[in-house]
Amino acid sequence: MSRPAEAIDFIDDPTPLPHGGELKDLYLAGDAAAALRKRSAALPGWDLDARQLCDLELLLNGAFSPLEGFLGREDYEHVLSDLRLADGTLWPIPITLGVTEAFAATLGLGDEIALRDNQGVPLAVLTLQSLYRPDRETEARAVFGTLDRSHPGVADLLDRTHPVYLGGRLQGIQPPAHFDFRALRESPRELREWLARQGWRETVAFQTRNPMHRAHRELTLRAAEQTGARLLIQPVVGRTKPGDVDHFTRVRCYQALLAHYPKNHAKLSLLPLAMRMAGPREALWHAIIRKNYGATHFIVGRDHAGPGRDAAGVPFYEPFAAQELLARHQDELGIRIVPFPAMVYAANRDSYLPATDVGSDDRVEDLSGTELRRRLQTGEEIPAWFTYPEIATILRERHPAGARRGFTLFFTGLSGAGKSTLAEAVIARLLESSARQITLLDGDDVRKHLSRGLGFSREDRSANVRRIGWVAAEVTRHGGIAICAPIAPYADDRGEVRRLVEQHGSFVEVHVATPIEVCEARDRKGLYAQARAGRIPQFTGVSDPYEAPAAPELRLDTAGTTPHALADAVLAFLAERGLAG
Ligand SMILES: Nc1ncnc2c1ncn2[C@@H]1O[C@H](COP(=O)(O)OS(=O)(=O)O)[C@@H](OP(=O)(O)O)[C@H]1O
Ligand SMILES: Nc1ncnc2c1ncn2[C@@H]1O[C@H](COP(=O)(O)OP(=O)(O)O)[C@@H](O)[C@H]1O
Repeated sequence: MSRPAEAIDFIDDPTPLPHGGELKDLYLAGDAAAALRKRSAALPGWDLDARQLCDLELLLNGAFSPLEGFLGREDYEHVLSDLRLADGTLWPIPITLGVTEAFAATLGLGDEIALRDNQGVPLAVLTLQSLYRPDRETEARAVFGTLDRSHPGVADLLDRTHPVYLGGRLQGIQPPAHFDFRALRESPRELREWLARQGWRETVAFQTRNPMHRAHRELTLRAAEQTGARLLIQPVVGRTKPGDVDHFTRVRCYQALLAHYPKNHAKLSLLPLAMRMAGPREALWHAIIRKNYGATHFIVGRDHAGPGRDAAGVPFYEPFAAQELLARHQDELGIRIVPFPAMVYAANRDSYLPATDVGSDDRVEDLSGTELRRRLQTGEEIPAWFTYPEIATILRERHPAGARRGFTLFFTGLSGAGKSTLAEAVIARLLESSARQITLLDGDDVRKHLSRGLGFSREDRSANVRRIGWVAAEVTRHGGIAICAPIAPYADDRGEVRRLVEQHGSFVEVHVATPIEVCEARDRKGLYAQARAGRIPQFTGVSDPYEAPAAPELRLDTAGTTPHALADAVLAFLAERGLAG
């Protein structure tokens, strides 16, 4: 190509400038990085949690341009109140580094802090320019619009974020290590270079945290057609909503889906972002990030980055609030927003169309995420109009149905309620008809090995129950059945066990709700008599609390019902859920 043509190409290049005008690259070059690594060993060190690690990676590689570090107080306050940094640049999500009071107490402004991964490897050094104690409720209201802890971003902020924020510039030593899908992990600079090499002048980016099915293919193809752009599928593989399909499985699905696009029209690249599920604010952030990666257009669909509904069944965000917010900022965003209605399947046409184009004669079919999960669990058919067979196979392998699917049956109740007896009866019945692997984690027995040395204080009971939960989650993950029978008196601990297990399979909580008078009358081990006489302190139900489950999958009272009949009830429930034959 001759020189003048090149010059014209350059002037014509529609690739947007990075946000703020310049792509940040906060990594030091070779020798300087090596020197800083050496020096960092003597600096105070902070071990980053999973969210902070994702944020650091995208700060260092420029995906969060124009940021040059974690936000100081002034920027933070502006982001909360007007979606801007202190200098007026649009920026909707606070990128903060929360640390403990104890760690903060060792620091002074101007100090350097080594930021390390979970193996203790130093990745960057932060020069402390701002140390502040945020009001996290104000932050939750501003960013998420709610204090409802059923919003995962709110729960993370209020319950799992440390109280002191450190702000300051970063100097990068090395990127966080990734061992998976390395060929699909481009930095903004690498992706910009790739797009330029391919001659992809216009690129429309698609964000997702879910497996992609036919509706997504139709939507992305239409968006590409409408804009005359090539397609960048850029799924989030950092942290998404708890309970989402893991990213390994999703990436296999995306790879399979790529074969269904016209050749050289779609590119898959992974984004190690920690999502906040902040709806409209998050959509704005996603658009800015995609601009930094060199995309010219960004697809915003229905309920973008929304966490669904609150406990009362009300959506956290209006379905099109994200599109509206982005439209308001379109001019200064520098990346074109491509709003899209939901795509739906019209069976009479055997094709997908935007929900807004559905006519009164159309017979629309839908399969929700919940319904898909149910079908995977039961092994029921997943229709070909919904997804491609390769993708259905990948999902089935990951979420085996029926007898190949792990689950945890968790009995909770007072001492003497009948937990162990019922657990034994259920195990015997399960083994009558299948060769499944079953692990029993009974209260008394666990305390002889896994929880040896623990007593009955609140902390010790918590530790005991969470250890049981940890093992149960592992058993579930491996496709086995864990049957647990501790007292587990605290709702918090049971909730944590549920959270651990549900990452891998079903959790069935059975409240063995035998009244205390009946347990006490049984008093098989003579413990109630001793507790009443004051010889056993902190005895559950007598001198220690039992928080009855509010919404267990099953509640059974053993008084007046035989263990056989109770086991029948449990097995019937498992059969109904597709967990046992
Ligand atoms: N203070 C006190 N409170 C309650 N229970 C007591 C206590 N001291 C000893 N035991 C015996 O320990 C069994 C309960 O242990 P768990 O591990 O199930 O309890 S917990 O879940 O950690 O609360 C429980 O067994 P089960 O009767 O099988 O439930 C009791 O036999
Ligand atoms: N359904 C039931 N009907 C009558 N007695 C029962 C029943 N289930 C358990 N029991 C009796 O109650 C006592 C306590 O049962 P156990 O299973 O050891 O309770 P936990 O494990 O909850 O402490 C035992 O003597 C047991 O035989």
